[in-house]
Amino acid sequence: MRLDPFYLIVDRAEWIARLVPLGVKLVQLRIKDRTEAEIRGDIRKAKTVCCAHGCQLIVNDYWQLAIEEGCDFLHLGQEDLAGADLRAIRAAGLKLGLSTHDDVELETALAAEPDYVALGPVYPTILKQMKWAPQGLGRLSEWKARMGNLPLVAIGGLNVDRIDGVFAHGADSAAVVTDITLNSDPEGRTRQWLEATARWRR
Ligand SMILES: Cc1ncc(COP(=O)(O)OP(=O)(O)O)c(N)n1
Ligand SMILES: Cc1nc(C(=O)O)sc1CCOP(=O)(O)O
Ligand SMILES: [Mg+2]
Repeated sequence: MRLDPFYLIVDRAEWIARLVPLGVKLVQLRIKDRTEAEIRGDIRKAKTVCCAHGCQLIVNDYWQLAIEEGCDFLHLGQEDLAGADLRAIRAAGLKLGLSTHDDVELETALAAEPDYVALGPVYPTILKQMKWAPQGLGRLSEWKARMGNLPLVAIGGLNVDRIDGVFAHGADSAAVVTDITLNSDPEGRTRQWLEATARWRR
């Protein structure tokens, strides 16, 4: 399986309606602190937009809703994974991406036979508090060597200037939140990301 090199992560279906039509091909809906009904509604809206634009939608955390709403790709962290029914997820045909932050988490992730592994935070992030120090680029190369052909997603503190570095160190896709959502021109920044990742979109 091949992932698009530009992996956008947003917290509302509205972002997906704004940015996916610009040419984004891989997007995660990562919603925190909303009701189940609201999240379900956002998943439905996101699915419709992604379907219309040939964009892969990945649902974060809410594996039961992803199954119920007929989604096809899910992202789980290690704690999410511990509480999830992997057999039900696979039986529903969902592909699965997993977070990792250290050696033990990588072993756990690989044992679950995911469709990609994410490593973070590569750089300091302002999105959320993290208990891990920034991994640095060398850690991406280490992960890639241990993962074989499995796609590797880099996440945490990425911006347009850091894209080439993560790909040169083995990442297959670069995930980003605040460099786009907190930018004064999110559409313009999205276009920059699309352009900067074009050479890695082989
Ligand atoms: C691509 C990608 N990588 C890592 C994460 C983080 O997942 P998790 O550790 O479960 O933390 P939350 O995002 O749920 O706060 C991710 N969402 N996407
Ligand atoms: C959601 C998330 N997970 C991470 C991990 O390391 O698992 S880093 C991160 C935040 C990514 O946001 P930004 O691009 O704004 O730094
Ligand atoms: Mg999670």
